[in-house]
Amino acid sequence: MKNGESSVNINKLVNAANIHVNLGGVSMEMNPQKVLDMETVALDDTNSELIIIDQTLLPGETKYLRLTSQGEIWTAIYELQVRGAPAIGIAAAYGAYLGIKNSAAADYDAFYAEFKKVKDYLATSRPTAVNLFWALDRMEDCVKCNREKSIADIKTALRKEADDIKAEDIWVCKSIGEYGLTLIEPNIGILTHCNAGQLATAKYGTALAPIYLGHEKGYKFKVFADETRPLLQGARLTAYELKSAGVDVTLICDNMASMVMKNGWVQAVFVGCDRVAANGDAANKIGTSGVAILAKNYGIPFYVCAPTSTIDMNCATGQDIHIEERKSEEVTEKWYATRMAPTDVKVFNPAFDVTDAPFITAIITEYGIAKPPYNKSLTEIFAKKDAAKK
Ligand SMILES: CSC[C@H]1O[C@H](OP(=O)(O)O)[C@H](O)[C@@H]1O
Repeated sequence: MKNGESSVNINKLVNAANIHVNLGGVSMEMNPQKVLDMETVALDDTNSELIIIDQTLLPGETKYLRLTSQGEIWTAIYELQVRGAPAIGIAAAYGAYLGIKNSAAADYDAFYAEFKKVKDYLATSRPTAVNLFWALDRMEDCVKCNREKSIADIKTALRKEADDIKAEDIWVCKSIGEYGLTLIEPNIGILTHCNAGQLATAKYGTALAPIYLGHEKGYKFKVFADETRPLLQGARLTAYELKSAGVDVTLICDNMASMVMKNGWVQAVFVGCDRVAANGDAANKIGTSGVAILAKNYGIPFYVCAPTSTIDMNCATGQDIHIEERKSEEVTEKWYATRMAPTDVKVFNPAFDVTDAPFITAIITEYGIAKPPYNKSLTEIFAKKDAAKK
């Protein structure tokens, strides 16, 4: 196999047109039908490479990266080459598998110790999205549950666990979409912030799932996508996803959200999340809490779309959520040929903020819709999940 060539069937990953696909030097012209048809994260056919779309280059270039080392996977998560709570969890699960699949450990204890090192390293990549830790814990549980098996069989079980995490995410997102549709009329105006779409998950997204499923039913939503400074996931990813799917999307600057709401163009807000506390406080991309306060002011329902894998019942309130702070260059010079701020200016660059529960109309999960008081309703959601798993 030549350098940069991979056994990955690129056509399986990308059903795209006019997209320059560069797979480690192997470039092809593809035809993008929809971003919805792309795979955000996939293990290649040889079980040795994690294939991701480098989301820092979208929408200008679709480049698939082949990640083999723990360092590459850690960096891909930290640099947001793969991002979005569910997608981060899936990438970490496959990363844990790839990190241990070549272990030469002679016994379980040595294997487990080696696994823990891989898990603990990947867990340092980003602090806020609970899916990273939830997925890694599931992989550790898989090792523990199979301790009586051979090392080879444990490795096989880990590969299957990562596949299951990815496959479940597809069902979870579709279920969130279906519940979300029960809350809205067709053909309404919807505002969203950041990207909680296909590119943040295995498929459909969370906040965009109701939009995609409604679009499939012929609904004519008018979506307003906040650009979402400083990393512009709304402009670069959400507007790109929805436009490629044929959804009516209008890109706005973050400071325009109040005006579109005041004009009566928005009847619902849907956002994703990275960690929801037991009382319903929800951490999501920076700027989300401001959108929620605006929505409350204009009497517009504000919905958080939350897989149960993103709800942390061990976190009592939003005060307990670790908010990631990122490098200042993302604010001062990330997207412009010339720096757009004085050198050495102080910068505060929190990646997320917490929307307090009173500003959240409902939390939409794959097991139903939680309404205030959230400590009670989220507990009921998990009871429903536990019952479904039996
Ligand atoms: C479906 S989770 C999407 C969630 O994750 C994003 O953060 P990041 O792009 O930094 O990983 C953002 O908060 C989205 O709402």
